[in-house]
Amino acid sequence: MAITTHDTETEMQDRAILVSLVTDKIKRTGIDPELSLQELVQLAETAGVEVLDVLRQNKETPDSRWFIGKGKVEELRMAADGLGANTAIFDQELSGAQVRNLEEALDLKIIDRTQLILDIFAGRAKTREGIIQVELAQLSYLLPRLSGQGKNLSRQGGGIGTRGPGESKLETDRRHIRDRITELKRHLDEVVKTRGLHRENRRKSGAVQVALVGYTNAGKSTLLKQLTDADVYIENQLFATLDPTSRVLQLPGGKEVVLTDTVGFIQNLPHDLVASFRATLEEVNEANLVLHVVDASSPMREEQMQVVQTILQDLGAAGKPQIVLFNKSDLCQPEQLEMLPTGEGFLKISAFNEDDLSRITEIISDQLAGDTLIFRIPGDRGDLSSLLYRVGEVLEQNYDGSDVLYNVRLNKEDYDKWSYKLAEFVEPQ
Ligand SMILES: Nc1nc2c(ncn2[C@@H]2O[C@H](COP(=O)(O)OP(=O)(O)OP(=O)(O)O)[C@@H](O)[C@H]2O)c(=O)[nH]1
Ligand SMILES: [Mg+2]
Repeated sequence: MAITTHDTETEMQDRAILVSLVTDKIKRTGIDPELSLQELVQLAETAGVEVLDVLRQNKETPDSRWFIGKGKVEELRMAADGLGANTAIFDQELSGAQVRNLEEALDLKIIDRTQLILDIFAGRAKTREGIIQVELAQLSYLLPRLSGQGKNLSRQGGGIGTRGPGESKLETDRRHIRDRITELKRHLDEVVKTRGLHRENRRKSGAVQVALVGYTNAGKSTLLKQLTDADVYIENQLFATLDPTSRVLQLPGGKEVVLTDTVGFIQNLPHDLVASFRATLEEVNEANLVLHVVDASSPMREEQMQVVQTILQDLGAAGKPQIVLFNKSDLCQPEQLEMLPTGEGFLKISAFNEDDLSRITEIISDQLAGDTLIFRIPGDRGDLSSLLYRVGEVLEQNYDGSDVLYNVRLNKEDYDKWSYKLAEFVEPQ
C-alpha cells in the first residue's frame, strides 16, 4: 500500500521510484540517458533516499499533463503500491502543473532532478553566503511554478523536497516571494562586494591564485587536503563541498600560491543554481591557473569533462591556463589509463600517491614560472621597458647600440595578454 498522507512520514526515510523519460529532444543533447539515470540514483542516495526501482519511457515529446504517458502513470502507480514507495523522482525537469497532476493522480511526493539537486545543496549550505545562494535558487525555481495551492508547496515533515524555504514563507503569495528574492539579492550583493574586496587585497599582495575545479566527487577537496593539510570535508557523495576554501600551497623553491577548492559541477546543473552561485564561482575567474580535476575511473569521464568545460565557458574562464589532473588513477584499469590524453597540460595522478603530489606542485611551478624570452626594445620606447618590468621578471639587461636587450621571465598568460604590443620585439633565440 502506498503511504497516503505526507504527515506520517516525518521520521521515515523516503522510498522512491526513479523515472526517466527519453524524448527526441533529449536524444539530440547526446547525453546518455542511462548514465544520467545512474547519476540520479547517486543523487537520490546522497539525499538519503532509498531507491526501490527505476522506470523508463521513450516518447517523442512529453505529455503536457503528466510528463510521462497515461499508461506509464498507471504503471508507476502500481509499482509504487507494490513496493511501498512514497516518492517518485524524475530525471528531467517538470512544470508546476505536471507536478500537481502527478501528485493528485498518484498520491506520491513528486520531485524532479533540479529540485533534488537544490535539496542536496540546501542540506549542505553552512555559511551565510551558501545559505543565501541556495534559498535564492530555490525561490527562483519555485516562483514560476506557483499557481493555485499546490500540495508541493505546503508539505510538512522531513525528507526530500521539504528542506529550504520553510512553510511560513511558502504559505505567502508570489509578491511575498518576489520581495524575499529582492532581499536575498541585496544580501548577496553585499557578500559579493566583501568577496571582491578580499580578492582585491589578495591581488594587491601579489598572491598567485590556483583554482581546483571539476565534476562533483572528482577528488578536489581530497587534493586540497593532501597538498596543504587543510581540514576539509571529504565524502564519497555528490556536492560534499559548497563553499570555496582557500589554503596556501608551497611550491618547490619556496614560492607560495593560494589554492582554492570550489563547488563541484554536474550535468544539467540547474540554471538558477549557477546564477545564484556566480558569486562563489567568481573565484575561478580570478585564478591565474585552473586545475581541472577529473575522475579518470568514471565511465562518464568524457561527458563530465565536457560539462566542466561548458560551465567554465559560461563563467568566462575557458581561456585560463589549465592543467587537467586525471585523478583516481589507482582505480583505473590499465586500458583505461592508456586511453587518457598525454602531453603538456595533462597529468595522471592519484590523490593518495606522494610522488604524484610532488609532480602536481612541480607542474604548477613550471606553469607559473613561464619561459624566458629576450626582447630588443628601441631606446626611445621607455613605455615598453616599463611594461616588461611590470608584467615579467627582468633577469638581465644589456645595451646593443641604441637598443636595450632584456632577458625576461614571463608566464604564458601575461605574454598572451600583451603580445599585441610585445610580439614584434621578441628576439629569435
Ligand atoms: N581511490 C581514490 N579515491 C579518491 C581519490 N581522490 C579522491 N578520492 C575519493 O573520492 C571521493 C570524493 O572526494 P572529494 O575530495 O570529496 O571530491 P570533490 O571533488 O571535492 O567532491 P564535491 O565536493 O562533492 O564536488 C572521496 O571518497 C575520496 O576519498 C584517488 O585518487 N583515489
Ligand atoms: Mg569537495
